[in-house]
Amino acid sequence: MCGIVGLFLKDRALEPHLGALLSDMLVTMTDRGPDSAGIAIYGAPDPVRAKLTVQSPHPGRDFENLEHDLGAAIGDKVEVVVKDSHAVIGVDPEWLGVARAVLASIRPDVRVMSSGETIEIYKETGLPKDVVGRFDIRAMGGTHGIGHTRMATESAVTTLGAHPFSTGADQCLVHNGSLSNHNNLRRELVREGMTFETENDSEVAAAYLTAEMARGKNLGQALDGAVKDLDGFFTFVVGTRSGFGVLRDAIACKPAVMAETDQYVAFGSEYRALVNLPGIETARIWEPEPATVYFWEHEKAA
Ligand SMILES: NC(=O)CC[C@H](N)C(=O)O
Repeated sequence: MCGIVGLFLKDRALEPHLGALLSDMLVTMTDRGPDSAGIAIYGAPDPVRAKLTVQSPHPGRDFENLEHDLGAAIGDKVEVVVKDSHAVIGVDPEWLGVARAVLASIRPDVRVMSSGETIEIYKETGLPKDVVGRFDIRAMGGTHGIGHTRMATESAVTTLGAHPFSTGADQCLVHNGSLSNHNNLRRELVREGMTFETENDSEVAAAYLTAEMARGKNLGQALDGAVKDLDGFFTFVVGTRSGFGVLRDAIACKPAVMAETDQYVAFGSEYRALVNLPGIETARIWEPEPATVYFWEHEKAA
């Protein structure tokens, strides 16, 4: 099992409601995966701030004075907004890489959930209702977002093993299924310089797409490659700064349903995730075809 939801907004009037809509969709999928839950939200880009979303098992200790300590270490202003076990660190885009390296040395227990201009990822063990509540996801606005509730198959039930996985700036992937060639692929990607946080198969799929996009492919082209290079079962929903993609393997035994209106494109593992979306009664509803790439992009941010 595992439950996936995704929402890509076309109508800006819905943007303030993204977090609430996605939260409700994800909670509907709770019985598909009780182990952990997570949500990626793509917000409005801020031209002067990039952000790292980080997690700590000891948030009180690690986040206290973090703004001061990190700012002093990199010699530039940083902003830290703490949300329960996560914190969003705002930093000048030029200092993002340095801030990440410094963070690893001054707060070794802190883990990076995502980095980029627009993405924030919140994920923890536990049920969707508790995870969306802890991080106040319902109050968040944004342009698109992806959620996942996990029933673990390939790696431990931990915060880092929760989906979405993010292996590149403003990129994320969620997965329902299990890959059969992830160990070989991981070794190849490590040889190319990628690093991994977990033994999870889905993290390998995320890193594969990151590596393909680093070679110059767009998300749609990278997903085309995944059909050929990834073995096993998968329904993937993936996000980039401006894009939203869906891909199922050639057998497509993991469920998926999509809906599109003038206002949004929505994904659910099951139709019940979509029933409360505005205008769903008149939406175009379909089951994504096996081995077929579906891909949308916000022109304004392309
Ligand atoms: N049940 C699933 O679809 C699991 C997804 C993935 N293989 C994981 O272990 O996280």
